[in-house]
Amino acid sequence: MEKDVSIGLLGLGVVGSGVIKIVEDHQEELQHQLGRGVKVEKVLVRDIEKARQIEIDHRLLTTNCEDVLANPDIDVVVEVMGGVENARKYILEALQAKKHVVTANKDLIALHGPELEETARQNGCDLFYEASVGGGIPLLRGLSDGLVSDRIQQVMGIVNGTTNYILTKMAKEGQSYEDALQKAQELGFAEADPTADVEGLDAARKMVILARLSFFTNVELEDVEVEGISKLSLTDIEYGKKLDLTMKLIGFANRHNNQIEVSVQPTFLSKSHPLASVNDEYNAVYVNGEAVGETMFYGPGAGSLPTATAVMSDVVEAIKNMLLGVNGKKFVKPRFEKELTPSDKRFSQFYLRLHVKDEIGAFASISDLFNRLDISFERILQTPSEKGFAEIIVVTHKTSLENFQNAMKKLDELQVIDTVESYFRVEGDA
Ligand SMILES: NC(=O)C1=CN([C@@H]2O[C@H](COP(=O)(O)OP(=O)(O)OC[C@H]3O[C@@H](n4cnc5c(N)ncnc54)[C@H](OP(=O)(O)O)[C@@H]3O)[C@@H](O)[C@H]2O)C=CC1
Ligand SMILES: N[C@@H](CC=O)C(=O)O
Repeated sequence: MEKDVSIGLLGLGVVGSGVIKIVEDHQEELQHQLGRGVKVEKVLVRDIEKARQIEIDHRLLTTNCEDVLANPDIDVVVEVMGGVENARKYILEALQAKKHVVTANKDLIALHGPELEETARQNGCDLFYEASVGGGIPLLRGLSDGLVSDRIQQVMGIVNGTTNYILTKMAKEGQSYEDALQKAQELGFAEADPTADVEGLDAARKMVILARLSFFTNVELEDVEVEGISKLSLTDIEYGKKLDLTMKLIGFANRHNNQIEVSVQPTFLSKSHPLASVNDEYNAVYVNGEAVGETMFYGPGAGSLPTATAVMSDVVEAIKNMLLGVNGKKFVKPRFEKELTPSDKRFSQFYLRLHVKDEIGAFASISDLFNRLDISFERILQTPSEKGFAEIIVVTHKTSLENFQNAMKKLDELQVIDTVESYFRVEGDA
């Protein structure tokens, strides 16, 4: 009987508890795959006395990181504590001590991925982070193994479970933004500070990771245009329904002739778009490759056991590599200089809601202005005038972002417009 492989955990929250549960409940599967068991040797926490979601032998818990990082029995360190600075320090220490590292920490990988990968390479160690994007969906492995021979042109998807949960509850059950967010926190989907979820930063970090893996370019967080959902109004969601459009927070990573665009923005999808029916905490990511065509990855994007499944898939890969003696070989090697797509080469449809003073005169002025800029309307909604004010909602045909932004500047000069209430990107059928 071979000796069990020992792993050490940094963190025992939502994801860490899931890892413990899978190690306990799926020992037969692990034995079958590896020819030996996996055992948890030590777990770093902040507070040993805290009530836990799982039962655990308290002798495994420690508040001293060296009990994991300098423990000679531990071969694989699993970082599921979150945050950036401590996590970075501990992972560097683990790699320098020749331990393989698995992390679910997208904040850290988006900010310091290249540095950590280089340290892992120099030390002949694996550094895997499947759980950092798409929760339980085997997405990174899909890109880096399954589609490895292809040239990826577009990655577009729902990569944040919390915001998708909130938008689903608002649209389908009329729940308020605040109630839906609170429930997402209770269910363990949201980050410790949910601002990162609702302001789109969590999705932006994931898009950085996806863009690096897909385009072999050193995309940084500051290259991503980010807008979250915290200022969305139910009014737009309701108008969207009338126009057969569904609101989702979408991450885009597009490549045109080696220029790339990476963004995260609330987007109206036509009802027939496959991403429009992805609900609750589920994530789905479209990947369009030159040879493979369109593929879609779908599954639970957050939560204890789904995320822990992705973590454990990395643990198993690191152990298999150990048994074969081939750790430290799998990294993202940048190939292309980064060049961002200018706004005159970025095309989409747009939804625009305006509060106007004089319904009839306003519509004539708006359509005249848009016509002059060569922007035509696909759909128009007008609400009846109330106390001299009305709302006009239009969905444009495809136009460049530059052209649309010009139109927005010029709209401000029209006397008949009271306020530009909102505008969003619109994506039609996939
Ligand atoms: N929740 C989810 O669905 C998903 C989470 N992730 C990522 O996984 C990671 C973990 O998330 P999650 O499990 O939700 O986080 P939690 O907040 O639930 O758990 C964090 C754990 O780490 C411990 N911890 C935090 N900081 C320290 C520190 N400085 N020293 C020692 N222990 C520390 C905490 O200890 P104590 O319990 O004592 O307070 C806690 O056990 C994050 O990077 C997150 O972004 C990725 C995908 C999905
Ligand atoms: N807060 C994140 C958790 C997983 O990455 C999300 O909601 O997607």
